[in-house]
Amino acid sequence: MASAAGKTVLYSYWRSSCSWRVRIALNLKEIPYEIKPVSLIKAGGEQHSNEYREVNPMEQVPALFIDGVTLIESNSIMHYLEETRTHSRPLLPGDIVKRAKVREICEVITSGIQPLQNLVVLIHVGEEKKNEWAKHWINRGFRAVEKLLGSCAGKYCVGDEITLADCCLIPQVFNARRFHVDLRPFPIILRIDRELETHPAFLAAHPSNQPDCPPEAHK
Ligand SMILES: O=C(O)/C=C\C(=O)CC(=O)CC(=O)O
Repeated sequence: MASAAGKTVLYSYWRSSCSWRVRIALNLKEIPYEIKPVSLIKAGGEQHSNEYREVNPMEQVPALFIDGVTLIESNSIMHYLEETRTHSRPLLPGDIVKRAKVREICEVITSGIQPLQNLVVLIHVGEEKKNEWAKHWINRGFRAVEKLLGSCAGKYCVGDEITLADCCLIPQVFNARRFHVDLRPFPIILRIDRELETHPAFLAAHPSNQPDCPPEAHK
């Protein structure tokens, strides 16, 4: 759908897993968008500026300007894309139980894992403890995700079609590696990650392919 209300703009940070989820969904839905980088680290974080607080009062990325409105929170943004772009590839299954399973995995990751290892939390936990802290919560959450996937995964998280659950899982696997989580106890998670690492929509959304990725962080 061409937006009469101007270009679609994603406020994003290259290695923010929440921005990354939305980039994948936009790519899968083939929605053209511009990236407006928000540095979470420059000068204490551009997300805390007065200007950006007007965009997102939570002072976080992502935010998406689309169809003349600004939306925040990756889950609600992804659902908006799904509900408005009905002619492009569906990211929720038709089957009601499978839909519930997709939402379950999304929520475990977006409420039960990522917020515990988010930048504001790690700053609060402190430099000395932050890596151990992030590792602990990702490990705990991944044990649940692996168990859930045991009964609903096919080629991807839920069955054989890519869904919003995959948009959430892949960025979280990147964070797990960043905090040196041993992924060997999670063979289903690892298999899905391998399956999707070369998918064009996932590849284009990868942190190392973002305009604000620092040169030293390129793969
Ligand atoms: O160290 C930095 O570069 C700053 C921030 C991030 O990576 C993003 C996060 O806060 C965690 C996340 O997206 O899960």
